[in-house]
Amino acid sequence: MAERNWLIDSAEVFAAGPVVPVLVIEHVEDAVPIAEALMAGGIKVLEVTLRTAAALDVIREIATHCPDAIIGAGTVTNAEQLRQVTEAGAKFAISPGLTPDLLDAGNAGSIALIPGIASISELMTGLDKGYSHFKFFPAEASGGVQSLKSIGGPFPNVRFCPTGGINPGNYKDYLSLSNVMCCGGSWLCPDDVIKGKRWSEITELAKKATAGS
Ligand SMILES: O=C(O)C(=O)C[C@H](O)[C@H](O)COP(=O)(O)O
Repeated sequence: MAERNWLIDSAEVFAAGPVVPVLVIEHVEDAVPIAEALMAGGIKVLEVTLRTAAALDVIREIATHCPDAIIGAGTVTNAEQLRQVTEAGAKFAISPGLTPDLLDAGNAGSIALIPGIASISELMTGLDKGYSHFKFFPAEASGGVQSLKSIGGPFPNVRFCPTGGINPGNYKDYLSLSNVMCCGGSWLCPDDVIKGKRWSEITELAKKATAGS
């Protein structure tokens, strides 16, 4: 397999967790205040999903103004999106799933790609393409902690960032697994808090999560 030329490795992104806010940001002017509020609470890794029209500009804003943040792009589902988020300044890309095309683009690209899996066969497809760090999505709906424990049997060297249904009540159970390095979720930055621009509340949520982990 050809050597990768990634800015930072996926292992480094995972190690900078252990909690990763999954962000849905509609307005570009909210980008830096949200990133700063999260970082004030001890968060280093941010995942800005490509679910809004503003997402690429949001990534660009945070990459420019928050040099200490490890800014990543979420919901990256194809090679073209990987190219766009790289151009916008994302330091890694994370996907809810994987396709052979996306995996190839990740291997040829300049930022780390973290593909998503919810089954053993998807995991094996990713392993065949040289990947070792995956998102596990949708975590709770796919068997949660029990599934990850079982996957750790045949695949002890694979590392996961579970997301989907993770909250203050269960994230520590995930983090206690030997194959989980970090976990992600929208609980760290809820929609209504963003709408109300209640930035200090975001810092409090982040502090709670980083202190408890
Ligand atoms: O958009 C993406 O790229 C995703 O892969 C999905 C997110 O990681 C989950 O939707 C977060 O789940 P909740 O914390 O339950 O809201």
